[in-house]
Amino acid sequence: MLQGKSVIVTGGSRGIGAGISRAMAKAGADVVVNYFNENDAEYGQTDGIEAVVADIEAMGQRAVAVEGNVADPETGHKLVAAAVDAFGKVDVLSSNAGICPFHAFLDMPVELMRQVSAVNYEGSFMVSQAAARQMVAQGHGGAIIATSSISALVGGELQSHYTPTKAAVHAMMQSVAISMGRHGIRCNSIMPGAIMTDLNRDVLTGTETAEYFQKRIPLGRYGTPDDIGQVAVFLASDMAAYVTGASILVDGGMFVNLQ
Ligand SMILES: NC(=O)C1=CN([C@@H]2O[C@H](COP(=O)(O)OP(=O)(O)OC[C@H]3O[C@@H](n4cnc5c(N)ncnc54)[C@H](OP(=O)(O)O)[C@@H]3O)[C@@H](O)[C@H]2O)C=CC1
Ligand SMILES: C[C@H](O)[C@@H]1OC(=O)[C@H](O)[C@@H]1O
Repeated sequence: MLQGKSVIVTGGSRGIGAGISRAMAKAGADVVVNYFNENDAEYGQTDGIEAVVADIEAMGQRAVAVEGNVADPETGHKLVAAAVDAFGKVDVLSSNAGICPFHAFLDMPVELMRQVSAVNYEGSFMVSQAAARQMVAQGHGGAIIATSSISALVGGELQSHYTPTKAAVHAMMQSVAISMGRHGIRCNSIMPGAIMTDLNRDVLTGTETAEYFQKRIPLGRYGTPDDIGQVAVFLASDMAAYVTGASILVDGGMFVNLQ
């Protein structure tokens, strides 16, 4: 579905981004995989930038690892330059990198709130802008897929700094879809539910939240990074040729299951 496509994935070294990177490669794309810290030792060999690159190359596709903090305005340009240098173009951006350091509202440090906004919203904005500029210059359209969240639609007691950034990413895709439509660039967001990754492994394992989530998910399981990767491939592909400004909940039915 993506044979010959050039894809950039931010936060592609672990979790959902690793799932998106692998799914894109499996669909035939070459991938620039962005990461921020050398975390391989911390997270083991199942994920981490080296494992993701190796898996992509084992599928017969090209992979380029690019370190960079998406909150740094230069990173978006670095990622685009790496894709153009290695693959000659940018066809797809998966703006996925994000953090969710759970914290109570009343004693939350301003610095933490600002860090989460800088990474999750501003970072997504700047990388999307850099990729869109390249796509417009290329003149043959493209696709931008932002990883928003079920948390764009609902709250979390320890996420007053986080949920607004997920809503912002969703709203940004709606607006960018309007201005980029004339260039044939489609912009959509994915809203994952509870996906077992490093970001929330502690929350989703052996806690009251874990028990509650398990009861609330009609499909009876947490999502996997590949569950998100498959939807990202769809939105990147010509199967979604008439889909822009949209968002897709990928949550096992969690959002609608109030009672
Ligand atoms: N897990 C879940 O249940 C859900 C997650 N999401 C969203 O999915 C996205 C990915 O989350 P998830 O896979 O769970 O998280 P993980 O913590 O498992 O992975 C985060 C990834 O983002 C990278 N990253 C973190 N900060 C930065 C930064 N400043 N610049 C560049 N890359 C960075 C990490 O790189 P490195 O390995 O180098 O640290 C890593 O590759 C986020 O946007 C999150 O909000 C949405 C809904 C549900
Ligand atoms: C971090 C959360 O557990 C995860 O990420 C989100 O965006 C949702 O809040 C999920 O539950």
